[in-house]
Amino acid sequence: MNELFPIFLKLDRLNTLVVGGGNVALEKASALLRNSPSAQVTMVAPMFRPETLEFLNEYPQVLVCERAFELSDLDGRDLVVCATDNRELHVGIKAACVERHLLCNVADTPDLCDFYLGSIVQKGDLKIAISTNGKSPTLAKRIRAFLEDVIPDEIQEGLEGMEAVRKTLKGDFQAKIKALNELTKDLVFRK
Ligand SMILES: C[C@@]1(CC(=O)O)C2=NC(=C\c3[nH]c(c(CCC(=O)O)c3CC(=O)O)Cc3[nH]c(c(CC(=O)O)c3CCC(=O)O)/C=C3\N/C(=C\2)[C@@H](CCC(=O)O)[C@]3(C)CC(=O)O)/[C@H]1CCC(=O)O
Ligand SMILES: NC(=O)c1ccc[n+]([C@@H]2O[C@H](COP(=O)([O-])OP(=O)(O)OC[C@H]3O[C@@H](n4cnc5c(N)ncnc54)[C@H](O)[C@@H]3O)[C@@H](O)[C@H]2O)c1
Repeated sequence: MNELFPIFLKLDRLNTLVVGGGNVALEKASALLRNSPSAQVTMVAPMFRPETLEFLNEYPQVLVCERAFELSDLDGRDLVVCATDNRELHVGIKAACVERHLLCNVADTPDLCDFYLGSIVQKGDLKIAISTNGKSPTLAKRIRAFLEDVIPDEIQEGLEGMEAVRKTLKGDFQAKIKALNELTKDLVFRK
């Protein structure tokens, strides 16, 4: 059984630290920023690869610190993602996060993670997060591609229509639920 609890975070209101500036850091920063383009992110590393810096050009709010990690980098953070090539550093940061009650993801290292990044399907306002419980990120990626393919782009029109109807519905809560269930009966799985 997959016991992970999925939530959808408002990263523009949180303060996220990414430790590292190389390939894996780019992967994780891009997962954060493609999903949440206004995410408040700070990245710290003595070396940033050109690809990472080029990607970050699109996100001027991201703070880039070109130096080694310091414990004070954890001050004021809500989330921490470690993505360096130094396992001992990751173990130390994880311990410091535990002391501070900070949630920490150590890229590609399940035993040090408080949370995993998911594989994300996006169609307009619809977002689906996939987890394989860490069993196979590659299979998660395949399932993402499959869902991206089968979910029609028109789903956004359906969502917008439902939002409009939802705002106009009067009556008690149960009556609203009944009306909304009726309206959506054929929306997703048309036969
Ligand atoms: C979903 C996604 C999100 C993201 O990172 O954005 C993600 N990994 C992605 C891709 C990917 N990662 C890896 C490969 C190479 C092939 C392979 O190993 O399969 C590929 C595929 C590729 O790149 O093509 C390597 C890898 N990853 C982990 C380990 C360690 C281990 O398993 O022990 C190793 C071995 C490292 C090594 O060999 O040393 C661990 C984790 N990776 C997770 C998330 C978490 C579990 C998610 C879940 O429950 O499925 C977890 C537990 C922690 C975390 O990192 O958060 C993203 C898909 C994006 C998309 O949709 O395209
Ligand atoms: N690249 C991949 O796709 C991949 C796949 C599997 C495993 N790995 C493993 O993941 C690790 C990272 O790989 P990578 O390709 O991102 O490496 P990389 O060389 O591109 O990046 C390493 C980053 O860690 C930073 N770093 C080192 N010490 C630091 C410190 N004290 N404080 C802050 N940052 C520090 C470096 O400045 C650099 O930005 C490696 O151990 C690698 O073997 C990578």
